[in-house]
Amino acid sequence: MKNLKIAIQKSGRLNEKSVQLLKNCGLNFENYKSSLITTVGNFPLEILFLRDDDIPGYVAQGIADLGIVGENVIDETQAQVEYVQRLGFGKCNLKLAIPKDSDIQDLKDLNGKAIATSYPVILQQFLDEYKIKAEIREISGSVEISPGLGLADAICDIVSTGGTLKSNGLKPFADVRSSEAILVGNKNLLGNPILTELLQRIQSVLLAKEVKYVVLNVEKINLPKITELLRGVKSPTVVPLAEEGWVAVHTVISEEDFWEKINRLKTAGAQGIVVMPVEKVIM
Ligand SMILES: Nc1ncnc2c1ncn2[C@@H]1O[C@H](COP(=O)(O)OP(=O)(O)OP(=O)(O)O)[C@@H](O)[C@H]1O
Ligand SMILES: O=P(O)(O)OC[C@H]1O[C@H](OP(=O)(O)OP(=O)(O)O)[C@H](O)[C@@H]1O
Ligand SMILES: [Mg+2]
Repeated sequence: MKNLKIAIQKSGRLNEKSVQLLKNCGLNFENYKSSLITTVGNFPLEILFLRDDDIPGYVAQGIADLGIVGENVIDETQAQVEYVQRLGFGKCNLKLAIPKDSDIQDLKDLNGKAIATSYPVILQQFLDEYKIKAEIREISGSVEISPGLGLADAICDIVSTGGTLKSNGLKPFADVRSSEAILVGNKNLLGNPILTELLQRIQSVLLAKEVKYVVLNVEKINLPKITELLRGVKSPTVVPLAEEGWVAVHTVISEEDFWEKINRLKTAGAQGIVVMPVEKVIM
């Protein structure tokens, strides 16, 4: 069967996590900065390293079969690609921001103003939705600098910690959209057995991030309280300890309510609790 091609970002915010995800899926490949294409040694896959802006188009045209890219870029390029899997990294928000001392108070105050952005398509859709007539000034980067230079009254750009806004004298003003990295695919690819195998591996890696492996010791008389707290987990493993009347319980706890669960287990008599990361969960 023909190798699949996956396009990932060459350098930038999504590069490292995309490479790590593929490596965690057990794929062996060289990752030299200078090579823009690499073949996976132990899986029928080639990896293309591209500018993120080009990834949705490559996938839509079938030049690449799959891609890892932010939702903001998918929307901006309006490429016709299928969402295969949300990946949980590259989380950020596209926001409107204004200078700290701006007199803009309401969305309608943007009428007649100039807004700098690298996302003119998404911004225009947003302005249309709120019936705002503003001038969009497209720039390809360092957008946060533009109000200070007198180029724009507001900006529309990606915000994560808010540090870049702050250090450029700006404040967030309105949310335009949230985004995370997505595995996208060409629409003719669905059902492809190589994709099915890759997706199973990706999901097992993503699922593993949501849980911790926990081993605890408990006196046998307290075991029913512990197993009651672990209801929902498929029957925890219980192993006798060398010390008479004690057992070790092995289980998996979700990251979401981890501390709450641990504290309740302690109250119920759990001791010597050991927590380990999980590499993969295969359902
Ligand atoms: N501060 C951030 N925190 C989290 N995710 C971010 C952040 N900034 C950007 N992203 C996400 O990562 C993607 C890539 O961001 P990056 O800044 O590397 O893009 P770029 O400069 O356009 O890169 P390229 O050189 O590939 O065109 C963005 O499209 C967005 O989805
Ligand atoms: O809210 P913050 O945590 O400060 O992050 C936001 C910044 O991150 C991104 O740029 P990046 O640092 O990736 O550089 P780039 O402009 O070269 O893409 C984005 O374009 C913002 O400028
Ligand atoms: Mg880009």
